[in-house]
Amino acid sequence: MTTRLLEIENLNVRLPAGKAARPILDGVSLHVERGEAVGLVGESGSGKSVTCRAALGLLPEGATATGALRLDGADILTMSPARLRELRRRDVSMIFQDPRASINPMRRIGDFVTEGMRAGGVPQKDALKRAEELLESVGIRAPRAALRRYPHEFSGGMLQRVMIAGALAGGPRLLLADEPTTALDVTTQAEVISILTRLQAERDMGMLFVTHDLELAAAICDRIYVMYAGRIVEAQSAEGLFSRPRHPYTSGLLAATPRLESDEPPHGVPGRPVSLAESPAGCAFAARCAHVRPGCTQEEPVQREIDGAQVACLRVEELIHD
Ligand SMILES: Nc1ncnc2c1ncn2[C@@H]1O[C@H](COP(=O)(O)OP(=O)(O)OP(=O)(O)O)[C@@H](O)[C@H]1O
Repeated sequence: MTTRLLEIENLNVRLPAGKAARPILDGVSLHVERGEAVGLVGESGSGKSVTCRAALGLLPEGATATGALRLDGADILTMSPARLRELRRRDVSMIFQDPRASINPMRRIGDFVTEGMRAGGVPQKDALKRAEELLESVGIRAPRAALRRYPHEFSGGMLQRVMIAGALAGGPRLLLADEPTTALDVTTQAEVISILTRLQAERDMGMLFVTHDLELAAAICDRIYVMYAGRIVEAQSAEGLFSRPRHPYTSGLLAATPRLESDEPPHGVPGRPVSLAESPAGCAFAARCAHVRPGCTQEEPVQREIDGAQVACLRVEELIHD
């Protein structure tokens, strides 16, 4: 049996302490194979970041988790702190939305990119040489001089390239990208996406790409998971999801995406997203769903397979024939 690169199985996360006690994730299962780009899509607060960070062994403060989170078969939730540090240095890397918030402004770029390599025992000279190559691979001009520069000397887009170089330094097998282009302007966004997808393919890395933009996810990912209120509501191939969305929430997200070729304004998903803690009995999406029936507010939908898609909607079979 071959083991999966990343496998999350029935992950439940809750904040147990005092007034803040509440569930955040409920039964999240997903996987990423070697060399595969997988999207995790949903509105704000649906639990995308918490899921993604859990794959690095990072949970919100005080949170407890049940279920399993395995990288190449090794369970991240029960790993020793030393093994977890090694995992973050070598096997799994993460890039975040705002590069300026996740880099120390007082340290030179070279120190940032070489940090993990030096911690892993690579001599300074070799680490700097490698850092120069990494900066070159993300399209930073004059990479040797760039090593001596400080973060404020770079634009947001260039700094995000530096973050990607830093994330690749340990030669990770899995890259976690949490809205890596949301803070950038459209042109820069496209450049950063093309660098990311090129390097992901060249290095045969698995990538979990978190975004609220379903169209972007469909353009760069092989498969997509859609999250709503701390649960996965639909999972299928990017192509299938885009042409045959099965869950009413996914259809709503697609309709919400502005289209260049259309003069019509996007409809959006009506109503406000709820968090898992606020979600009522039955289907968490029921209050916003155009296809809601009385049963939807009583019975919680479980995931079922429909034409190669996993869908958590009680009415999915009927809706296909509507
Ligand atoms: N460190 C934390 N402490 C307490 N609650 C948290 C923490 N991080 C996330 N949460 C809660 O968990 C839920 C899911 O948050 P998460 O950040 O994963 O959503 P998201 O889908 O990534 O949204 P966004 O697109 O806004 O980042 C939210 O209700 C949020 O308030």
